[in-house]
Amino acid sequence: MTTPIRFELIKTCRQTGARLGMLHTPHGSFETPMFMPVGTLATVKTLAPEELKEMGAGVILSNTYHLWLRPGHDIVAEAGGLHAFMNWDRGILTDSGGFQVFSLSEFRRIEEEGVYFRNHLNGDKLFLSPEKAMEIQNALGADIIMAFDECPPYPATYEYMKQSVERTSRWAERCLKAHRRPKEQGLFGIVQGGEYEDLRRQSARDLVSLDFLGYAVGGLSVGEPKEVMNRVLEFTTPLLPADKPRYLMGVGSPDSLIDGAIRGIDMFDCVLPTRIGRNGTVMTSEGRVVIKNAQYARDFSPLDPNCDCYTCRNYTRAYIRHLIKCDETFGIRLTSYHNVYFLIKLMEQVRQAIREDRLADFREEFFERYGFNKP
Ligand SMILES: CNc1nc2cc3nc[nH]c(=O)c3cc2[nH]1
Ligand SMILES: [Zn+2]
Repeated sequence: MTTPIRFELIKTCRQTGARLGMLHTPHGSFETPMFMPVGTLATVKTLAPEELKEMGAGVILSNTYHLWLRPGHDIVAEAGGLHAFMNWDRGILTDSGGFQVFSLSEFRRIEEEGVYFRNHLNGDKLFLSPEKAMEIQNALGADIIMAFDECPPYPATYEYMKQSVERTSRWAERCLKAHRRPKEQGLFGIVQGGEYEDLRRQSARDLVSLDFLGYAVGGLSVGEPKEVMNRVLEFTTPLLPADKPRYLMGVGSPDSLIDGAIRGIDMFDCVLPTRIGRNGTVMTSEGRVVIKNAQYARDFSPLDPNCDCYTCRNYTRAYIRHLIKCDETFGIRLTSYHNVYFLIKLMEQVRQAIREDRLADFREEFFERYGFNKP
């Protein structure tokens, strides 16, 4: 059967084991490791598709739960699917909704058949299941869709995690059965198990036996310390097939992207760049800059002296600080543009370091300059 998603392993970094790959999708082929900007409601907030393209964005995310509520997956389907609806002709990945249910809705009840919860906008009773999550994602038409899973809170007891992993594996099988467009949309499984190595092994074994087109490491970036995330990755990614893409959900900050790539991750997504951009915080090659700080009032240098993005080539810290202080929309466009550009370019540097077998050296240099090594 023709598969809509194919991962091509190009080379492995001799210094770290990180992978350089190519992700082939129905909407183009994109190098990995890659950062995927998040466009929850079918827009990467404040940025136009042309701007995302000029930065080099390949795959962007949208959220099943949010689009189900607004405008409704039926309207997106009538528009011809997400690509047509949002005028984006490269790759799209949709999350399955489980995480949003757990992170947005207090009242929820998890049963074998699915999750009962409240609409976070109006309190209406809602129900999501593996079958419903597949129906919505098949209607939205993303190139990569995610199995419906439970992302347990951190920390969770071993007992809770074990029964959650077993139910997520049963739900994964139901997703495979309910998937109506396997030739056009690649379905990825999501490995759970928290920080428990034997449960991660059990989850990976269950999902790999179901032969998904790609595998996500879920249940992370939920408040656990970075050391826990790194340890979980160290014993989880080797359990996943080397010829399939590995996706670390909800990550992340520059250090986590580099450390995740070193541990064998190919795909990342995070709201960080646009979320912190909206409150005037930017990531630069010399660490974070909170542009509202008075020290930038007369600083006529660019946000990042080592960045060649549209924002850094044309505007100063003083001007952007002024816009953010005055709540001028153009201000958050400039900070969001730079932050997304920064992470996309960071992954370009990571890929180049893998080509040159020096990702550990690059990590050292980047951490030093960004200030991650400061005690
Ligand atoms: C921002 N952190 C974060 N975003 C996530 C999304 C997820 N979706 C499905 N399943 C997950 O386990 C999962 C974990 C996540 N962590
Ligand atoms: Zn810039």
